[in-house]
Amino acid sequence: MCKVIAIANQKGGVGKTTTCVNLGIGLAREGKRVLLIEADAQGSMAASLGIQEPDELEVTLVTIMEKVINDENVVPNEGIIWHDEGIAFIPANIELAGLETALVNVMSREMILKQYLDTVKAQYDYILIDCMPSLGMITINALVASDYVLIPVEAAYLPVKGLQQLIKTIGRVHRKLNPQLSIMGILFTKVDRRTNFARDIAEQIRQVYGTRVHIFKNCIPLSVRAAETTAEGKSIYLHDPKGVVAKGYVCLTEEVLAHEE
Ligand SMILES: Nc1ncnc2c1ncn2[C@@H]1O[C@H](COP(=O)(O)OP(=O)(O)OP(=O)(O)O)[C@@H](O)[C@H]1O
Ligand SMILES: [Mg+2]
Repeated sequence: MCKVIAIANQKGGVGKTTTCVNLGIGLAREGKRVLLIEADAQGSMAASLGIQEPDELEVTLVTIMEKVINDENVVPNEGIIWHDEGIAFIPANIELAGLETALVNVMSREMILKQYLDTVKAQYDYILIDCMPSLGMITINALVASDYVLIPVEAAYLPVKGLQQLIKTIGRVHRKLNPQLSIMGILFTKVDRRTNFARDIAEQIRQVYGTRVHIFKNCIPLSVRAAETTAEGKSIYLHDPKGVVAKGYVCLTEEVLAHEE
């Protein structure tokens, strides 16, 4: 059965997009059928997958969501782009910001993305949703459409307050809109292995949440190699196959594959 995973944290720049792309391609390298959805008006996922000017794209997630809102049929494979590392993706661009505002007046506005994903789920083993750095209506749509949330946390500062707000929002979506939803885990990203920040923060999170929130065993190290991939349109597995970040995402992929419901 298809697992839908939202990659979310309202804090910006924590590695959501990098994780979405490299976990997605990691899963595809293990033979899984993977669709990545960009739920972010910045278009950074599209850019990291090789689209030079996301804002010039004519068909994006917005086209699809608007069709769902207007009860029009989405043509099979409409808006889906194939990346040569074996994944399918639906990009987004600046127009998504306009749609977010327009959703206010839409009936069942939290369910639009879910309604679409329910029609394509059968074709994939994993659908990963790259969320934007906010907890607005598009992120709520992503949480309503998902089975799990993966939370990247940058291990360089104390994130507990922001995390509380995110975990509260996930709890509310779980109670009111999507009883299926659970937190798959917190992933530490950009970990500078010369410091103990990751260990200290993990300890803090454990003190607040105990065993209720899983922390992935494997962390993603800080490396300029990860930052370089964004400009290249390919994954870390091709850009720096022997590096620590590629190794980090291979281990994360294994943990996600091993995850039981
Ligand atoms: N492990 C890493 N080491 C060093 N730099 C990284 C690492 N992972 C991501 N980066 C860089 O950090 C920046 C932010 O990463 P990314 O875009 O994945 O974060 P994000 O959470 O999606 O941001 P936003 O909230 O804006 O969507 C990018 O420039 C990216 O290349
Ligand atoms: Mg991003």
